Amino acid sequence: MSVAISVKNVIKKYDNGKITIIPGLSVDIKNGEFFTLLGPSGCGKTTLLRMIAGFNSIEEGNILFEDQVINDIPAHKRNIGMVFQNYAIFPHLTVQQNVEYGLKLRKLPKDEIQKKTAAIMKVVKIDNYKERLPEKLSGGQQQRVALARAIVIRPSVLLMDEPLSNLDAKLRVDMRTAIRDIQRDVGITTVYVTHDQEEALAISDRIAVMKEGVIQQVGKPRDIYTRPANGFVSSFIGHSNFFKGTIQLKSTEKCIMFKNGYSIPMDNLVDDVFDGQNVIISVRPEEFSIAESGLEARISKSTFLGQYINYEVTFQRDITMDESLTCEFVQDLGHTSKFYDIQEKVYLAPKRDKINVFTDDGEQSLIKGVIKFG
Ligand SMILES: Nc1ncnc2c1ncn2[C@@H]1O[C@H](COP(=O)(O)OP(=O)(O)OP(=O)(O)O)[C@@H](O)[C@H]1O
Repeated sequence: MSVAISVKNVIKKYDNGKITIIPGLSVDIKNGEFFTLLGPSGCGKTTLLRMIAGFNSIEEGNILFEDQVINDIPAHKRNIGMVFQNYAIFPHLTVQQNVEYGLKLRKLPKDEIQKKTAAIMKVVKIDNYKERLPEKLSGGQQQRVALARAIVIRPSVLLMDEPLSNLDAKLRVDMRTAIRDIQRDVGITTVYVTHDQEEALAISDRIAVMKEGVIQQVGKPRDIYTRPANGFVSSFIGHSNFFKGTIQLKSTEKCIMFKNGYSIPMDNLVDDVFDGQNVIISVRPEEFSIAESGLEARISKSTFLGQYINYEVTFQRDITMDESLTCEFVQDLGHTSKFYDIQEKVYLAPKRDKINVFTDDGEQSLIKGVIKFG
């Protein structure tokens, strides 16, 4: 797949250069892909999106569309479509007039405007209320109008900034599926900003996880979830339980040892680990099994969720990174009918090929290769 947008070492500063928000960021976005910028509030997602759109200056570096540097091309000449969280549709124009607005600006022939508008209203499923004014539409319908208006001009890039955040939970889920389907139908390269990790996982071809203006990892949703590049990504995407561990190279079997003596054999010895090295072991809630031996824990809370039971447990002091010492595990009721009582003792064994091992330093980087991915 060819590259549609190339961001090369861009730097963004505010307040006359006093505050650096993006300290030098590079990423390639491929043609036709649904690419999401994901990260906590204030990490610079909107700032980067606005640089791509042409609403923010670029202090250093380049942004290219295909092979063309667009740094100095004004927003209205970049051939982009934009959708924001507050819809930004004209209140005094009907649905149809809103959608055809961009085509009229471009002075297309009347019959072409009609044809294109009708086609896109059908794709976005707003053709039934084309004569209505926005005030008579629900939030979801208004967002569909905004989407239709953005894509009817056939932009080469569609930029969306938290487009679903004003909708209620159920509508958000429906609309994200609709957006995904429409984007696939139309095939526009899309850059999507959200701080909602579930939305990002559900909707994206690839995700860039950002923290403090720096991309921590770029990858497919599944890869980011199963092999997060560092502790931040592991805790930001989904839930992770963090345990203290050490690398043991002197015993007969090279292993990663938990603080209670439970150990997981290593698949490979990699260059950058040493005997006695402290590490952080991360385990997803659904990646524990109840076993004869493992990490001793007591059930402290159980929440019945239909197909699953979510248990909170308290581990022995000092084996987890978390001060509160409680972790979660999920029991799939499709595979068991056993229920655990509050205060009951269990042994939890992490599924060995699903754990991730991170360095115990400020970076908390994934130590690659010690555990093979199952
Ligand atoms: N015009 C501006 N002048 C000064 N600082 C700004 C300006 N715009 C944004 N910032 C700061 O830059 C940082 C990044 O803001 P940005 O809106 O890009 O974050 P975000 O990741 O999109 O967050 P959110 O999810 O809350 O929208 C924030 O600390 C914000 O206060």
